[in-house]
Amino acid sequence: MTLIGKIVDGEWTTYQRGRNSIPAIKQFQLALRVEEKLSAERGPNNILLGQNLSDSADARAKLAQARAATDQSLSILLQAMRSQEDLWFTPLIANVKATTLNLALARQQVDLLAAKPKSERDADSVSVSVEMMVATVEIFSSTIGSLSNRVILADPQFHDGVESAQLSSRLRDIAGQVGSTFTAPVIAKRPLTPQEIYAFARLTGQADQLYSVIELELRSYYKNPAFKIALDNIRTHYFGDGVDFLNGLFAAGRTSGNYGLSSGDIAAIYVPMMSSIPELRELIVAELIQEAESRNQRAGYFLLATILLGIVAIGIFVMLIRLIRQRVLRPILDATELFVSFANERFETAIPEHLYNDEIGEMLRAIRVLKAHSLDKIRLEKEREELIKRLRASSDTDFLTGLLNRRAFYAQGEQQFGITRRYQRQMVVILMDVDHFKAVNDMHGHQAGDRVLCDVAELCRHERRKVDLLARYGGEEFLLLLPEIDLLQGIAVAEKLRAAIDAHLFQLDDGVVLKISASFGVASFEDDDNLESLIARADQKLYAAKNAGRNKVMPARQVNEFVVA
Ligand SMILES: Nc1nc2c(ncn2[C@@H]2O[C@H](COP(=O)(O)OP(=O)(O)OP(=O)(O)O)[C@@H](O)[C@H]2O)c(=O)[nH]1
Repeated sequence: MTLIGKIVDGEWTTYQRGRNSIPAIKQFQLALRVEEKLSAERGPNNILLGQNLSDSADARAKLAQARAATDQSLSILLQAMRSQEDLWFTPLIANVKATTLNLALARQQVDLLAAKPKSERDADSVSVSVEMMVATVEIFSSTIGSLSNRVILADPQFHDGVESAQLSSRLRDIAGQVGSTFTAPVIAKRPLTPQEIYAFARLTGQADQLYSVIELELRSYYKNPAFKIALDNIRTHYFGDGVDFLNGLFAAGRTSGNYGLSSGDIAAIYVPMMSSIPELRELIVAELIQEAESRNQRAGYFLLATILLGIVAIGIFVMLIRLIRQRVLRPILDATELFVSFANERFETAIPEHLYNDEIGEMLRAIRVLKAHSLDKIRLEKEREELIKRLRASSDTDFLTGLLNRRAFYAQGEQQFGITRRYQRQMVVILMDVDHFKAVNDMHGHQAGDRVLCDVAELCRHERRKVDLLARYGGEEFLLLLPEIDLLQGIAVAEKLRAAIDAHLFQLDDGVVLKISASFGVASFEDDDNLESLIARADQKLYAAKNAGRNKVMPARQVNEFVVA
């Protein structure tokens, strides 16, 4: 995203540069035209100052034309700068105004001289009028400099073109100044002064230098044949014919001062020889505008293409993110949730279907296998627990009656007994034995005996409370441990059970109905008892009950001489 942003930003900057550089080049062009007009105005000035008052009408008309052209170019430039409404132009507008003011003063000087008869126009005054015009161009040069910088700032690639256009304009001005060197001497028909000789040498030297720099700056433009032609024209018409003409004047100025030509003649011959210079300048500027426009257009296309590509790239990126979310992240999150659910033994969450045969699909298949294994494992664990429970129950239980066996009775009875002793509570033990059971076996078979034992166990179960422990103590012997009751209550329980067995009709498989009885020994907890001693006392009383004739309840202590049955 950042990369796309940077690329679009770069293209936008290039596009903006192009947009800014086109008006900047056009303003620069307007300023160059002003400079050309300012330089060109010196020609008609020189012609007029070389004319007699009587035949100067034509020269005046030409000067008025040149001045109008200068004024028009200045006003077009001012208008262009003002229309920008940009404070950056404020000093430039001020400079144009200063140029205009100076130009007015220079023109005033020319007009003053031109109003005098030719014989009264002294050479110094003519030189001053030429210098004032030259100074006007100098003043204006800062506007050209600023506008050229503006173009280069807008797009540094235009540096060489801008500089060569500026130098061409300067070359035109210098060439004009070389010609103007002869205005005063020609009008006065005198040889050149040492200052004029020096000025001529200096200015022609400058013109040579400027031209070689222009050629260098324009090397990247050589591929355009129009440039080659324009440069050749300058070399032929200006540096060839023009310089030859100047050298002829200079030779006359160094010797006789007899130039054989008026200043008007000189201007008429020399000015066309310079015209190839502004032609080159216009060509350069036109090329700059064309280049800026095509570059701007290209930048616009690039910008558009970059934005479109950026949108496509963002679209692809978003689609990829969504695809990754949908095909990778979402399944991984789902898988994580599934793992958490499985870890908490919640298996109801459905495993999502994955449409693709990829790594995520593999993972979901593995989760499905894991779920099946986990469910199997849990089922096996449950079965195992169930089995353990059943095994424990069977090891604690008498296989025939389902009551506690003797071992289990002691394990649980010790616990119960411990509580009774610790908290000094009450407890009763009833030991019961079926009377003459051997006879049942003997008469009806062992299976019938088993049946009787099961019925007796059921009757005991019926009588006991939840807290009571009931166990098969031996073959036909049953034991009841009754917490929280006293001896009297225990006797009542035993009696109730005795009566129930006595009243019960034992139905055998072969249809025989039996009546049997049982004898009971009852003992209650005493301070120095342990479980064995308590049971032993109940056993003694059972023995006593047997001896007393069976089907009896015999308590360990005398309870108001209570003997039951
Ligand atoms: N059917 C059956 N008989 C058993 C079982 N356990 C012990 N017996 C029998 O129970 C009988 C107990 O007989 P005895 O100890 O002589 O006592 P009794 O016949 O009940 O006589 P008294 O106790 O004196 O009234 C024996 O014949 C044992 O074989 C059993 O699980 N099933």
